[in-house]
This record gives sequence, C-alpha cells and structure tokens, in this order.
Amino acid sequence: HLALRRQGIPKASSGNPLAASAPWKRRDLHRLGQADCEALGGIFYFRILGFNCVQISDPWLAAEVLELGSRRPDLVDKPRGLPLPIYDCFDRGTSDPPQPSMISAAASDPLWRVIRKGVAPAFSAPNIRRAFAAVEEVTGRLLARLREHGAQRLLDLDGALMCHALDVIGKVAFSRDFKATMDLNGPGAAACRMIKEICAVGVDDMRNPLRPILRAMPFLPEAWTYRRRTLALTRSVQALMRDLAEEVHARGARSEEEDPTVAGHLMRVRDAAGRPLPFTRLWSEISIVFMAGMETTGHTISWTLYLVSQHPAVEARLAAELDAAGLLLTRARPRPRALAHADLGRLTYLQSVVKEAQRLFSVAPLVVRRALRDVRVGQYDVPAGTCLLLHVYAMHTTSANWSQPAEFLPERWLESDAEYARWPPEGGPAETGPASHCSPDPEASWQGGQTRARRFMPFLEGSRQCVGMSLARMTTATTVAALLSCFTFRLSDDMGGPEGVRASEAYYVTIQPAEGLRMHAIPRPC
Ligand code: HEM
Repeated sequence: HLALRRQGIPKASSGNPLAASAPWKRRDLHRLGQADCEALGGIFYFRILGFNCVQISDPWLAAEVLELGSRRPDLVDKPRGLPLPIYDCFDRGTSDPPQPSMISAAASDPLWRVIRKGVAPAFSAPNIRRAFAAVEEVTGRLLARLREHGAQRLLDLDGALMCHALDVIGKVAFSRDFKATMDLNGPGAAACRMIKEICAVGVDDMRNPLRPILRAMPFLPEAWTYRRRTLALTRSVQALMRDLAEEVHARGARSEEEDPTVAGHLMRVRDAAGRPLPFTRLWSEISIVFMAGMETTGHTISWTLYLVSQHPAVEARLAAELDAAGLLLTRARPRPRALAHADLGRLTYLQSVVKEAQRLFSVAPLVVRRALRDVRVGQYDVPAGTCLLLHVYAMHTTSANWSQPAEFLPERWLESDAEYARWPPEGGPAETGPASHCSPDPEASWQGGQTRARRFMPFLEGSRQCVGMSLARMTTATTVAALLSCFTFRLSDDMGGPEGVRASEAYYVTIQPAEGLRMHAIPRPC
C-alpha cells in the first residue's frame, strides 16, 4: 500500500475488520463509501485483512478500469476469494455443486464468453418489444391486487414489486408463470423473500469472512441455528431453480424462431468442442438471471415510486404527462387507453424520473474488480492483487460529479448529455484537495481530446454491462407508468417518514428497504 500512498492516493480508515463496528460490516456501507468520497475524492484506498482496496468513483478512472476489464481481462477481471468474495457467494446459492454463472465467472472463463454471446440476443430490441405483452399482463394483475387491497391497508410495495419482477422474468426469460402477482402473500411471494434472503446471507458472509467458518462449527449453538437456516434457505432456492432448469432442459434445444427466450438461447449454447452446457451450469445460469434481475428491478421501481410520493411537484408533472398521453385515470376519463410499447419513448419526463431515481438509489451500488497484474489506471500505477471497488453509488451522488447531488431533480435529465461528466468542470479544475483526484489523466485522456466520461452507469459499462438492461428498462418504465396512471402512493406513518426510510436502507448486493417499504396505494382519481 506504500506504493499507493507514494502516489498521493489518500487512505480511508478501515477500522478493525474483525470488530462488529467495522465500516465494512455496516448495513449502509454504500453511504459510508459516499461520505469517504466527499472527504477524500474520486480515488482513495483502504485495507481489509491486509489487502489493498482502491475505491473509485471518478468517472474517468472508472471508465479506464472498465475499458481494461473489457479489452484485457488478463489484467483486470472479476475477483475471487478474499478480501471481497462477493461473486464466490453467488456460486454457493445458484446450484449444487456450486458452479460459476454469468455474473461470477471471470471473463477469461471460455464458457462465460459463449454464454454471454449466446444469451444476449434474447434481450434484442424485437424480443423486448415482444416481451411488452407479458409485462403488461403481469402489471395488470398487480393493479388488480392493489385495487383489492384497498387504500387503508398497508402494503409492502417493495415485496409486491419483487413478485412482479419474478413473474416478468419467469414469463419473459423462461416461459414459466410463477403467478406471484396472483397472491401477494402466496408461494410466489415466499420465493421472492427466499431469493432476497439468500443474497443477504451471501453479503453477510462477505462482510465477515469468519462466518462461513463459524457455520462449520455445530458445537456453537448460535452458529448451528444460523447454519440450519442458511442450509434450509439454500436448499429451497436451489430446488425452485432446479425444477425450472429441469423443465427447460426437457424442452430441448429448439430453433430461435420457436424459442427466442433466455431459456431457448441457453439450450442452444455450445462450447468450443460443440457440447451443450452441463446441467449444473444451466441450473446456475437460470438461478443467476433471477438473482441478478428480480431484486434490482423490484427495488428500482419501489425507490422510484417512493421518491415520487415525496415530491408533489414531480408527481403533478408526471400526472400531467400521463394525462396528455391519454393514460391517466381521471373523473373525465374513467377508462384510460392501454399503455403501448411506443408510448415509452414519448414519456420523456417519466424516463427522467426513473433515471433520477436510479441516480439517487443505484440499486447495484458496488462493483468489484481485481488488478491481476500491475496496471496503470489514469495517472496511477496500481499494484497486482489490488481490489478495485467501483463505487457507482458515490459516482452518482458525489458533489464532484453533480450539482445539487442530494436533490431529486428529474429535470436534469431533460438536458442532452446529462449522463456525462465534462472536463474541465464548470469553474475550472481544482488545484488541490479532493477534487484534484476527480480529473482525467492529463496526459492520456484530457490532452488526448477525451473531454467527457460517463458519470451515470446504473447498468455498468463495457463487456460486463448488465445483460438484462433492455428488459429492466422496459419493465421499469411500463410499471411506473401503469401504476401512476391508476394510483398515488403515500408512505405509511409507521415507516417514520423519510428519516425512517433512510434508516431502513441497507446494502445487500442491492440497496433495498431491508424490512420492506410500507405504503398506501390510493386509487385515482383522489
Ligand atoms: C434495474 C434493474 C437492473 C440493474 C440496475 C442491473 C444492474 C447490473 C449491473 C450493475 C451489473 C454488473 C454487475 C457486476 O459486474 O458486478 C449487472 C449484471 C448482470 N445483470 Fe443486471 N441489472 C438489472 C436487471 C437485470 C435483469 C432484469 C436481468 C435479467 C433478466 C439481469 C441480469 C444480469 C446478469 C446475468 C448480469 C451478469 C452479466 C455478465 O457479467 O456477463 N439484470 N446488472
């Protein structure tokens, strides 16, 4: 770490990693990384268990790491093992025996390459247009449940939206209807809670690397109870996904016309020797689509609706846009026309609202890579073995990258190029202090003519960008538009207002309201 220090990279305190109060163990660790970024700048380092971790939220440096990862996975790739075994944790839950999957496999894994290439066409523009009907159907069911539920009774909106995401992914990606939106307290909802909990267990294991060891010591009563719970959970999620994998496997490899879904594409994947995927790998890949897609999409919609509920002026402008499009339920229009796929592109304010919610609640806030050899990132030499923590949440919310970073201002997205940070920044580059770290490499990028870098990347960039991005975007916009056309949402008093919501916010792979988001769904016109 002396090599990092010598280059002027600031150091953040990492406390005692074994203490219960260690920063890494905090539920709101995404906010901690953001606060460190405000104090220290777009790049700094800290140490966990003697390992170097460099946190990056500077857009230019992040772009270089992602570019290196895409072009030279022999230099920068997904990490395995200590100090941040986040991707290993996925493997334990996705199949038995554990197998890598698209999200956890290193880019150098030849199967990752063929699977990623094989599955990507399932998310092509024509397939997403086709998927719209399924999203509409599932959203229609959710609307019916909300109407039955009534405005008085509390609703865990986040739980309901995970049911929605489970059904969408099941139907669109695997032609399986889990019917979770038929009964928000039924078996589908229980499956959602299990998937959410198993991801939380993985993150808790990562926060405390001693936990998996403790679990193997049955003579400790607490460890024993936890072990039983974790094993039961893992078995249930694996059984659910194995059942689906067997169904997909039994359908066999059909042509693209017959089966354009993720299932069909996975069944057509062949390795370099022309062999299909082994069954356990198929199982693991199916599991990861739900683990990567369900919570992310559900929480994104929840946070969007929560933010809208807290900003009456935004809500009014959104309602006006939906009204102008003939989509809003009003006294004069008790039966608004159905949303069409073509509407999504025209609802520009709605799209801005979703983007602004994704900026403030980047549901996938932390992305980890490792320098496999000594690499140069911007003006810095990063030694081999260093963990590179791309702090998407800090990038989206730091004052170095945004004006009024903590405000919910959808209007900022109406400007073109709002997704990019520009160099030099307004007011000129800072000479000293944290902001001096938020600059492009003066020799390589800035003088080389690169004057902008992406400061908004909820789905990441480069070769490991979210493969399900197009489905997630379409689902989010469709659902937000449909729900706000028929309902307004009010936070329940027992959430304790915005401070209570803030206190319940937790990082468990995703940023989530850890105990749910209780709201009242009030039918329009109200
Ligand atoms: C708003 C919703 C979503 C967000 C914000 C999101 C975000 C992300 C991010 C940031 C990554 C990169 C993770 C990393 O490298 O550590 C990722 C990867 C991935 N996502 Fe998403 N995602 C969303 C929805 C979905 C959906 C709906 C699916 C599938 C139906 C999906 C499937 C995947 C998969 C399989 C990967 C791994 C890709 C690879 O490394 O090749 N995601 N997602």
